[in-house]
Amino acid sequence: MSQKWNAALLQFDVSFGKPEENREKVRKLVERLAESEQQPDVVLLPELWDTAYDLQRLDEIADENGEQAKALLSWAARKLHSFVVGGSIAERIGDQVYNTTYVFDREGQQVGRYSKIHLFRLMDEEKYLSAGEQPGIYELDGHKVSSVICYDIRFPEWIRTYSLQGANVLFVCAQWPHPRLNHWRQLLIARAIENQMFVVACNRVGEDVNNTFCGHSMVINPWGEVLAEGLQQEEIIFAELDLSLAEEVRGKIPVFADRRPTLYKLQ
Ligand SMILES: O=C(O)CCC(=O)C(=O)O
Repeated sequence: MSQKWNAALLQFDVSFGKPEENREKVRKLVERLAESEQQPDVVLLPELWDTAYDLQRLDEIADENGEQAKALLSWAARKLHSFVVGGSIAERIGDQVYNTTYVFDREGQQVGRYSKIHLFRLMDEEKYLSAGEQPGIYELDGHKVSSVICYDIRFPEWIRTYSLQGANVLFVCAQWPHPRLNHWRQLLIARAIENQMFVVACNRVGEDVNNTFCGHSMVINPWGEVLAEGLQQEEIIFAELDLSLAEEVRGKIPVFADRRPTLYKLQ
């Protein structure tokens, strides 16, 4: 089991309500990555990279059972021989639409699925989307890793359940807008420090009628150090994760052993 992973974060602008155009963009980015000298072990995309926040047209444009996205992400995993944590897409199941992440192994087999559990009222998500109920925890290369979506990072108690189950990496996909870049950065760094885990977070850039998105995708180690950070432009951000560091940091400051859960009345 490899202890070192190269992560590649695809930070790009998502066209509003144009899933076919966005899928084509992802296809081209993956081809570019395959031709580059970089050999990623894991690739991450932003939130709702197929439809963007065109929530009012989801009836028309949401991906039926996520089939189109799954085919593309599985192809990407095989092409790059890399794990793919596929950002998220608008997935229709029956008459419900979810904001959903799919995860693929290096052979292109789906190994996980997570639907955003905290819907973001500031962008009307609760009017158009259904919330997930299950955690996003996966086994990749023998490592336990996890994922959440955007607004979920404001809920430390949810992410704590992941680190308590042994996850040492948290993938975050987002469409995080200004003026809250400061929140994005600080929340991600805090989640890494308090859970002593890697945080690998991919945001989009560009704008829609209501928002300008911040970019600043980030990779943070379990000590809270920023290993890589994007600007507010389209780019692929690379970072190397030495996965043994989580155990080392947990050994230095025994936060998990020192918890007093019987005193934490969360209800
Ligand atoms: O929490 C925030 O400030 C942004 C969240 C968000 O944009 C989202 O969940 O899509």
